[in-house]
Amino acid sequence: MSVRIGVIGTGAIGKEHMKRVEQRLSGAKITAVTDVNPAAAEEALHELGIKANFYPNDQALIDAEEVDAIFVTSIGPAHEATVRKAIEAGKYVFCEKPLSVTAKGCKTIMQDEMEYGKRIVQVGFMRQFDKGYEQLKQAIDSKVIGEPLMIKCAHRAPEVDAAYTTDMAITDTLIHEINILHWLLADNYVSVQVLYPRKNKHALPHLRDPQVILLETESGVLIQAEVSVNIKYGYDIQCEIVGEEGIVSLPETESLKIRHNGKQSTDVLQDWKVRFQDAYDKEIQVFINQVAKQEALQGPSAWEGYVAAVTSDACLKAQESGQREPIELESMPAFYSTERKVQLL
Ligand SMILES: NC(=O)C1=CN([C@@H]2O[C@H](COP(=O)(O)OP(=O)(O)OC[C@H]3O[C@@H](n4cnc5c(N)ncnc54)[C@H](O)[C@@H]3O)[C@@H](O)[C@H]2O)C=CC1
Ligand SMILES: O=C1[C@@H](O)[C@H](O)[C@@H](O)[C@H](O)[C@H]1O
Repeated sequence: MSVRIGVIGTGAIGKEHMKRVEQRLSGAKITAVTDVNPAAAEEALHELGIKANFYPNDQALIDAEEVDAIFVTSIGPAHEATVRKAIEAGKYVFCEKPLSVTAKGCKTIMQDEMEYGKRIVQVGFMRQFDKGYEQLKQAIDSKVIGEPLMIKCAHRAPEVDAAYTTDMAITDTLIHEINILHWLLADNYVSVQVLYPRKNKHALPHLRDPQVILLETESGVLIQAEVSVNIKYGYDIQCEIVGEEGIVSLPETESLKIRHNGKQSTDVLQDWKVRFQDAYDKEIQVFINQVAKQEALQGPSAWEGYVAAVTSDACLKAQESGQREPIELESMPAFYSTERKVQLL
C-alpha cells in the first residue's frame, strides 16, 4: 500500500517533508494539501511539481477519503487543534514540534490518543534519528565516560525573522534540546533558570537573544544550554557531555578541511535543512513504514511531546521570573511505556 499523505501547513518544513516523500523516500505520496494561506500551498505544489488536491481547511483534508495519514507542519500554536481532529478521525499523524505549545494541550492529545486505543501520533523530534546523537546515546548507555555529570550545549542559528519572539527561543528552538537531552540521559528535569547575557546587536528590539537556560535533572546532572538565533556565522548545534571519567561530544558535521593562503579551514553549515536532512528522512520513513502496516507507532510519542511541553512551560515561567522554577512531571501512563521494537532504520 502506498500511504496517501495530506499536508497541513506548506511553509518551510512542510515543503521539505513533501519533497522528501516525493523524491527520496519510498512507500508514500502526497495527495492533499492545505494552508491558511492558499497561495503558499499553490506555490509549494508548483515548486515541487506535485499534483495533489487543495482543501480549504484542516478538517476537510483530514476527512478526505484520499488521505491515510496527516503531516501537521503548520505553526506551533495551531498543532494541538489539528492533531486532535486527526485522532478523532482515526488518522495517523506526524506532528512537527512542538506537539502543543502547552503541557495542558499535550495532555489533552494524550487523553484522546489513549481513548482511541492505539499510538497514532509521532512528534517531529528528529534528532533521535541523527547519527551523531545516536552515537552519543550509545556512549552514555555503555558508560564509557562513567555517569554523566554536566552538559554544555548550544543551538545557534544565523538569523530569525520578525515573527520570532522571546518565548519561541523555548517553544520552537530549545524544545529540541529539551527532548534530545531527556532521551540521551533518560533522566527527568527538576528545575530550570533562564539567564539573559548581553544582547546581540543583530537581534530585533522585541527579542531577548541570546538566552542561557540552566536545567537540572533528578540525578543531579547540570545542563547549560545556549540559544543564539542571530549569531550570523552559521547554523551550529553543539553538545558536550562531561562524565565521571571522560567527555563525549556530538561529532562535528562532515566538511572538507582546506589549507590555503596560510590558513586551515572547514565550513560551518548555514541551514537546519541540511544539518538534519538524514534524520528527517529517517523519521518520516519510519512513520510511513509503520502507517503502511497499520502498527502502533514507535517513534517519538505524544508523551515525549508532553515531557517537552511541561519543561518548556517551566522555562517560560523562568524567562519571566528570573528565578529557578520547578519542573514537575506526572507519571507516564503504561500506554506510552512500550519499548521500541522496531529498529528505527
Ligand atoms: N523539526 C525541525 O527541525 C523543524 C521544525 N519546524 C516546526 O515546523 C512548524 C512549521 O515551521 P516552518 O515551516 O518553519 O514555518 P513556516 O512559517 O515557514 O510555515 C508554516 C505554514 O503553516 C501555515 N499555517 C499557519 N497556521 C495554519 C493553520 N492553522 N492551518 C494550516 N496552515 C497554517 C502558514 O501559512 C505557513 O505556510 C513549526 O512548528 C516549527 O517549529 C520547523 C523547522 C524545522
Ligand atoms: O526546529 C527548527 C526550526 O524551527 C528552527 O528555525 C531552526 O533554527 C531549528 O534548529 C530547527 O531544527
